[in-house]
Amino acid sequence: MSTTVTAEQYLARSIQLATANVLNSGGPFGAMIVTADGRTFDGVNRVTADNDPTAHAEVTAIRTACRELGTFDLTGAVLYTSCEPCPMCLASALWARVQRVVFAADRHDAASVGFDDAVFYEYFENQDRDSLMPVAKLGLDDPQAPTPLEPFNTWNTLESRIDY
Ligand SMILES: Nc1nc2[nH]cnc2c(=O)[nH]1
Repeated sequence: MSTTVTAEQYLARSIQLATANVLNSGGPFGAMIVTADGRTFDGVNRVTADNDPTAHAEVTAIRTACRELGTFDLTGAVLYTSCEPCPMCLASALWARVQRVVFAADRHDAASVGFDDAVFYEYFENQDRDSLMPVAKLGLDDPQAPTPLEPFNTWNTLESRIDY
């Protein structure tokens, strides 16, 4: 007889992963990818442990799922996470074509222990974002310089390209 694992149980496991990770030199975040056919892949935050600012729990879970499944496309999968995904993790889930995201604590809970998740959300909502990190489009005046469209044109004419 097969037993159905509920969303709440996946979320509870993500929280347990997060707590255990703190006791294993990681940040207080845990996540799981659950595929449409019920395969599960855990992820925990390893930012300081691995000197990798992108090693958030959600990204780690997405990377593990993609690597083990041999795909860059997680269509139909659900991302469960102990805390609301930051903008980077949300974008990673979008790129992975995750179907749905379910979280427990939120960005304000993360802020209460010093994490910048809420600040980075504001960055994308704020018209005056330059004070935190300026982002600029720069034209290349040198006539010898390659045109910025060159890579796209090359990509567009490549018959063997894999769209994603
Ligand atoms: N959701 C989430 N927020 C974070 N803020 C800093 N690290 C993390 C993480 O791994 N996950």
